[in-house]
Formats: sequence, C-alpha cells, structure tokens
Amino acid sequence: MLLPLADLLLSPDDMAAVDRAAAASAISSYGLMEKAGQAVAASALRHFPGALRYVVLCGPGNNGGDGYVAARALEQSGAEVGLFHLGDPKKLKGDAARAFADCPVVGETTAHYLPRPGDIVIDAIFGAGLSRHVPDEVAAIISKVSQAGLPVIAVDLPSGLDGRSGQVLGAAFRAVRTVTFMTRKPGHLLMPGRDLCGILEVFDIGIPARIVRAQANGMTAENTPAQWQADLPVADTDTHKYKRGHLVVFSGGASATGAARMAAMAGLKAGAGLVTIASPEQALAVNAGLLTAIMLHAVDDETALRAWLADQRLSTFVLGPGFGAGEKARQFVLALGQRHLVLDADGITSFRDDPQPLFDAFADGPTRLVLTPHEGEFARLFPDIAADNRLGKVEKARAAAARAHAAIVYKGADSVIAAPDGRALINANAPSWLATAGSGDVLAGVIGGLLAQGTPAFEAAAAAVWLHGVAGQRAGKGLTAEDLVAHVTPF
Ligand SMILES: NC(=O)C1=CN([C@@H]2O[C@H](COP(=O)(O)OP(=O)(O)OC[C@H]3O[C@@H](n4cnc5c(N)ncnc54)[C@H](O)[C@@H]3O)[C@@H](O)[C@H]2O)[C@@H](O)CC1
Ligand SMILES: [K+]
Repeated sequence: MLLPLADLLLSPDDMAAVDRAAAASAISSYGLMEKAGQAVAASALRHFPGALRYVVLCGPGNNGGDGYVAARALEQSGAEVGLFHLGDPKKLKGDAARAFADCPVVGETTAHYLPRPGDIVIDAIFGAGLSRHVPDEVAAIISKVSQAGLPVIAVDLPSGLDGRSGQVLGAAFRAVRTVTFMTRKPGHLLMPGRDLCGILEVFDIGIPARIVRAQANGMTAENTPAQWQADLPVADTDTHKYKRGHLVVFSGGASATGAARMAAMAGLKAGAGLVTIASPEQALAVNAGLLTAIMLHAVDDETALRAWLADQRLSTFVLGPGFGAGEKARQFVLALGQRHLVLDADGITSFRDDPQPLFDAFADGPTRLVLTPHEGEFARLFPDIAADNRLGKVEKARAAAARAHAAIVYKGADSVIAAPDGRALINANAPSWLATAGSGDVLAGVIGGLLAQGTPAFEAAAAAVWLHGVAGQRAGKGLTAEDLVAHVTPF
C-alpha cells in the first residue's frame, strides 16, 4: 500500500539520499536551501512578530546554510538580526558557502553571543548531519540560551538531537518550534526528541513526491489509521458471533484476576464475537461473581488446556495480565500450537532465560505472535538488542520482531510497533495519563480482540495501540483502567 507522504518518516540518511537524488534530477540544491531558509524566516516572523532581535546561530554544514538564508530574509524584512557562526565561515563548502556569501549580515563567532531579553534564537547549528556528540563549545551555547530562557526555533532538528533515534547526543536545544522540510524524521516523534522539538512545522520545499518516496524505504511511518484501516474487520449484517472470533484470556489465581477481566472486556469491546476467561478452579468463583458478557472455563493445567484446545473455534489467546511468571506460563504458551497469541507482562518475563522455544513455536506461516514489552520486559527477552547503543528504538523493535517472528509493541510514550518484515510505526497519540495501572492489560485485550476477528498481527497491534490512545484521550485525565475499557470502541 502507498503510505501517505505526510506519515512517512525518513531517517537522516534517507533524507541525504533524497537531497542527492533531487540534485541528480537537475533540481537546484541551492534553490532548496533558499526555500528552506525562507520558510524558517517566515515562521519566525509569523510566530514571534514582537522579537527585538532574531539571533541566527549557524553551523558548519547545510543546516548552517539554511540559517544564512534565513538571516538574509529576516534582514530584508527590516528586522534586527544577529548572526553568529560556529567556526570559520570561510571554510564552508558548496551551497552553505554560497548562502554565506549571499548573506548581507555581518556575523561573529558564537563564543561572542551574549543573550539579551527579547532575542529569538534560530538554531541552525546542526541538523540531519549531526554524527557524534556535540562539541563542548556547542554544549556551552545550548546552556547559555537555556539559562536565559529564550525561545528557540530549530531548523530541521534541535541541534544535539539525533534525527534517527530521538536521543540527545551530549546536549540539545529545547525548541518551542521546529521547522523541518518535506517529511519528518523518526527523531521528531521518538522521545525525548518529540519534547525537544516543540511544535513541528513541515514545509514542502518542492522536492517531487516521487523522489521522496523512491528514497524512503517506505518502512517507517507514524502510526495512523491509513496504515491499517483497510485490514480491520468489516461489520457485515449476516455476521454471527463465531465468525467474529473467539478470544481466550488466561486469568491468574484468586488474588490476581482483575487484569484478565480488564483484558477480556477490552477484547469484547474491540469487537471479538466471544470472549472466554480461562481460569484456575480456585479463581472461578471470584471471576464468575464479576463477569456477565464474558464466559468462563476452568483450566488448571496443561492437560486440561490441551483437551480444551480440541475446540478449533478458540482462535486467539492473551496470556500475561495477572498470570504470574513461571513454568506454568511457558507450558501454556507452548501448548497453543497454531493459535494466535498476545503475550504480555508476566507472560514475557516467563521466557526471560530461554526465549528461543517461544520464537520457534510461532516461526512458521503468517505472524501469529504479538509481544507487548515495556522497556524492562524488552531487555529481559532481547538483552543484546536492548544493550546495543548503536540502535534507536525503531531499530531495536525491528530487530526483535525479526528474531521473534512476532509483531512487537515496544511500549512507552512513543510506542513502536514493528513487524518481522521490517515495517515499523511510531505511535504519537497517547496522552501522558494513559500510563496507569492496568492500561497495558487493556491494550493486550484490544490487540487480542482484533486478532480474533482476523486482522493480521502487525495491523492488529498498530490499530490497537492507536485505539488505546484514542480511548485515553476520551477518558481524560485521572482515568483508571476501567474508564479506559469503557472508552474502547472499534474504529
Ligand atoms: N533535506 C533536504 O532536502 C534539505 C536539507 N537542507 C538542510 O541540510 C541539512 C543537512 O545538512 P548537512 O548534511 O550538511 O548536515 P549539518 O549541517 O546538520 O551538519 C553537518 C556538518 O556538521 C559537522 N558535524 C557533524 N556532527 C558534528 C559534531 N558532533 N561536532 C562538530 N561537527 C559536526 C559535519 O562534519 C558537517 O560539516 C538539513 O538538516 C537541512 O537543514 C536544506 O538546505 C535544504 C534541503
Ligand atoms: K538545527
């Protein structure tokens, strides 16, 4: 499927390839820089019309080049402009050298910048080309500007932010606005990058969409309905409940049943035709007392589970919420055969020392396993991937998905959903108050509910994360997991 251009996320390397391809197709690269710098100046004038001075900080590459164009445009608008270079501007090359030569403002070295009240700082020090920790000199300017409390407009990316991973390389500006070009980068959505960018503006500087698409690998995007809407179950009028799938949620013991009930209710609300809680005998009474629309079945051990599994209509399972980590969880998971499974929380932890049998059990055919680890659980299942500092959250989730033959929901404020084939989506609709006890149980249930209705694993996981975010927005601040369940609605 052709993803909307606005949803695509290009890594800095992809974007550099776009630049080269644009230049190779006779598009003027200086023309692009001109439009980029003009867009920055326009944004500064529009959003900060009362600035006493626009201070443009220019670095040694094309990000600095955009800054020189912006300084010229601001000067030509009649505004007061201060220009400061990092290093010797005579050493600039290519388009940046030309932008410097075309800039009428006389600048001085960044070390001489003294913040004044009323300054608006335009950060054009580093953008997509930042390749290592910022030098001390830049860290010092960042801290000077932040201590003065001045508003910062970042060109492309706040300097110090890694556009691929969203991580800070040494130190980074905290911008009130970031003006970027053509498409966003993963670092604009991943944390802490998303917070450091402030309000993001994406300007079309005129690179044809076909060039952007050809260079983007098409594999990384924001999680939006366009990615999975077509794969969601369609409610046709002659549907009966068995056609809409039978979801089973495993319950913990008598003192730990709430999580499973939350997941089961969420699965039902996401549209599963039937939902059963598989409960230990000792917890049947407490579960029965608190359930209405959800069925109950006693399952105490692996033998009972295997006998029950003769019913082929039991298509999808959720194991983890409240279940307790240990050998019983492992046995149950490995008994499921060709079924679909959402493995969450304790279920994930149960495989911490020996995950390979889990990965092997779900290796064949279309993806049947969805894993929903938060950061700690991710490190238990994929310790080497978690510890690899060269990888950002997207690359980590992608590597884990390929290894586990599973759709991965790597949870957080910036949940990443990844598929074994390399597709990855970054979710950005979750309100901060969604991080509450039981929230993960609801998410696991929604994924299960969609899987049970035949939505493919990656799409079910991505849609569920998005629906979960919407439910959180609707439930509002101070929500409990029960409120969240009440606000889950199918798309
Ligand atoms: N993507 C596009 O289509 C366009 C991009 N443009 C701009 O071009 C920028 C990318 O330009 P560049 O690739 O030149 O990259 P940058 O300008 O971000 O930085 C590269 C320069 O910084 C140096 N550098 C990198 N990390 C450093 C560190 N930690 N300490 C000291 N020096 C360091 C490099 O050696 C190089 O000289 C974008 O961010 C954007 O602002 C625009 O000019 C117009 C078009
Ligand atoms: K910048």
